[in-house]
Amino acid sequence: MTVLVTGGAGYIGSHMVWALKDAGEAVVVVDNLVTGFDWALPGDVSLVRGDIGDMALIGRVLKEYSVDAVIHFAGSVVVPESVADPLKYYRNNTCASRNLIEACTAAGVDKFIFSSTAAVYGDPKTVPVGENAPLAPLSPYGTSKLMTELMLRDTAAAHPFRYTALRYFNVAGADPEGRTGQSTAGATHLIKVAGEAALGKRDSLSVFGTDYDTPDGTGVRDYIHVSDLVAAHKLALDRLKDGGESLTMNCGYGRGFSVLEVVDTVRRVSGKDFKVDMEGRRPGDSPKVVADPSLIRSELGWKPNHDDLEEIVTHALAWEDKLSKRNRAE
Ligand SMILES: NC(=O)c1ccc[n+]([C@@H]2O[C@H](COP(=O)([O-])OP(=O)(O)OC[C@H]3O[C@@H](n4cnc5c(N)ncnc54)[C@H](O)[C@@H]3O)[C@@H](O)[C@H]2O)c1
Ligand SMILES: O=c1ccn([C@@H]2O[C@H](COP(=O)(O)OP(=O)(O)O[C@H]3O[C@H](CO)[C@@H](O)[C@H](O)[C@H]3O)[C@@H](O)[C@H]2O)c(=O)[nH]1
Repeated sequence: MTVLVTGGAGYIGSHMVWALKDAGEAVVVVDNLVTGFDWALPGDVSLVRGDIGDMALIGRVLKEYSVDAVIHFAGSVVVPESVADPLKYYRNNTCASRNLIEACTAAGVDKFIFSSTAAVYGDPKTVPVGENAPLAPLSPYGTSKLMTELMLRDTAAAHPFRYTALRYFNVAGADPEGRTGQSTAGATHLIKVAGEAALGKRDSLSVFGTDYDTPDGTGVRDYIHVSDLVAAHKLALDRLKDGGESLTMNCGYGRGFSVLEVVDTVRRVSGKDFKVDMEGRRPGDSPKVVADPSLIRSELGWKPNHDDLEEIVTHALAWEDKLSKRNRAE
């Protein structure tokens, strides 16, 4: 029995593939390599290059590889881009996921894990935010993911199909063994951008918004190490295999850092100063989002091993350095 990882050549997906291989699971990846890289995968993993919205292709892959469960990472991920180009997000996140889910029900694949997001909460009234908080995304990205959550809910009610939706908070860091990391070209994620600035790959970093109602006026996020996130998926997969019912859970640590705290940490860990420009707010951004992780801890017994901003930044910088050497060698 094989696990299909969609978007497995991307940042988070490639960490998942390495972790599944470490656990001895058979894996097949479907990725169109729009933002992912085939070299991020272990050499012995099958990569099918194609689109998750292509039902005929997915149907063939599910059958050919005897797929038993799907972990669905493929999608478009940049909040401000979704504000500028909403239909791209409804096509690539909502419509493509719809087709993938239908291909699964048609093939009788009944276990599905979905990459949802804290962006479904928008600007939560209470922080830390629990799963029952009102869902009010501030961006088409968040809405595109919420719509997929709703499709999963309705599909599970109508078909023999069980899912786990994990609402990730801000994923950062890299594989502690240095096998993969965030390699996204033109990335917009704060820790990635700050790492690039520290290594001189960009001239400066912009701080988007300094007048939020937060301790230092900049946006606050719950940064979670990618290895802890991937471990939660493995627990969720095992739970579904044991017959667990459908669940939607936050995946974050329960504490937040401001943009300026992240910038200070990157400067301290790297020992490098870089230019920081104070700018206006970025469209679609929430002031403060921090997880209440009680449910995932009790349901999955999830215990983070890397809840330390310095460690997250250390691993992100180590990968950034490796990436520079790789790009120079090419
Ligand atoms: N990075 C975060 O902080 C974060 C937070 C919450 C949720 N997520 C979700 O996690 C998932 C993975 O994000 P990531 O940061 O690894 O992004 P990423 O861009 O590195 O990975 C996405 C992967 O999906 C592939 N892909 C995109 N559209 C596809 C399609 N239609 N068919 C086949 N392959 C396709 C890309 O080539 C890439 O390899 C996304 O669904 C994202 O919304 C990420
Ligand atoms: O160059 C930058 C980049 C970001 N920020 C700020 O840093 C914070 C975090 O931004 P970013 O790293 O871009 O992440 P988010 O916009 O919070 O979104 C991420 O986290 C979400 C979950 O919370 C995921 O769903 C998204 O896919 C992922 O991009 C926000 O306050 C941004 O305004 C800056 O000030 N300067």
